[in-house]
Amino acid sequence: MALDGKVAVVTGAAMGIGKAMTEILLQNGAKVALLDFNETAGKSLLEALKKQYGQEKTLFLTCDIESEEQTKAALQTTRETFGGIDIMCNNAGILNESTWEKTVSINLMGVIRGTYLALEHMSKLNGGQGGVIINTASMAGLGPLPSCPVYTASKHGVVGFTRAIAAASSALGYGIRINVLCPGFVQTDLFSNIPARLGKFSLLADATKKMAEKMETLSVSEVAECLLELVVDEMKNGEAFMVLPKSKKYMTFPVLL
Ligand SMILES: NC(=O)c1ccc[n+]([C@@H]2O[C@H](COP(=O)([O-])OP(=O)(O)OC[C@H]3O[C@@H](n4cnc5c(N)ncnc54)[C@H](O)[C@@H]3O)[C@@H](O)[C@H]2O)c1
Ligand SMILES: CCCCC[C@H](O)/C=C/C=C\C=C\C=C\[C@@H](O)[C@@H](O)CCCC(=O)O
Repeated sequence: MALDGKVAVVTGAAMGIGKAMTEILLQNGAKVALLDFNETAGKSLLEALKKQYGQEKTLFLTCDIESEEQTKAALQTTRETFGGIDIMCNNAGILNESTWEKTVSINLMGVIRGTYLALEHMSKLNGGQGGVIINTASMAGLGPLPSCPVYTASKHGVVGFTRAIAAASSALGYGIRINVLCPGFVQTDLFSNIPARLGKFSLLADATKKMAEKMETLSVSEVAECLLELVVDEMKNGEAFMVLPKSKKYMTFPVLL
């Protein structure tokens, strides 16, 4: 997929990985709607991006992806402003084992919501043009992180959901490729104040930090480059793309039948 003139939506776009995703999509010619519930950070980033890429390439919409109404409205506004949606990046997520229901609500239910609402706009069965959806999971979506079992569950859910809906899209002819990004540790706000985020598992913070030192941390730009690979490669559907500082790997999964 060439990105010139394409329209992308990025959730959790105001900071971290989502901000880097937004920037690489703009650098490659796409228009981008930034969705985030942090209005201050979002509006500040929007002003900077408008200066760098022009007034017509970006849009910021305050949106909590836990809200069906807000997410639905944000996608509708994006379509009305830019003429359609070609790329949906369901990236917003949190890490907090104390507020575990919210972790599931945002990380898994928010990704499902963003995927289903994007399908309504993009599916060829609905008169759409097709396109690509990229969901952000984590390496914790491929293997357990003992210090954050609910975060692990939410990310395993994102991997499983993405692989299943990608197969459904192919079988039903949606014309939409759907893939999942599984980064290792990335230097962002989410990966700070770790003990406070682990709740009853905070005693495992040191073990996790040691794991992160061993695995080394990624920059947000490295993750964004892998997002771009999944967006532009028309052959990629149903892929789980594991990204580490020194290796990138398309995961294979056991065939059960
Ligand atoms: N940082 C890491 O080590 C790492 C590794 C692998 C995967 N991830 C995943 O990458 C994604 C982005 O994380 P990050 O590290 O950039 O975190 P971050 O905290 O730096 O940025 C997350 C962004 O999402 C927004 N957000 C959170 N909840 C939201 C909601 N309900 N509605 C709208 N916006 C919301 C925040 O305001 C923030 O701008 C998350 O899904 C995270 O689980 C992070
Ligand atoms: C507390 C920080 C959480 C950061 C979350 C973010 O999504 C980053 C995740 C990065 C790496 C996850 C690694 C998961 C590894 C598992 O596959 C497994 O190998 C861990 C085994 C742990 C152990 O028993 O030593």
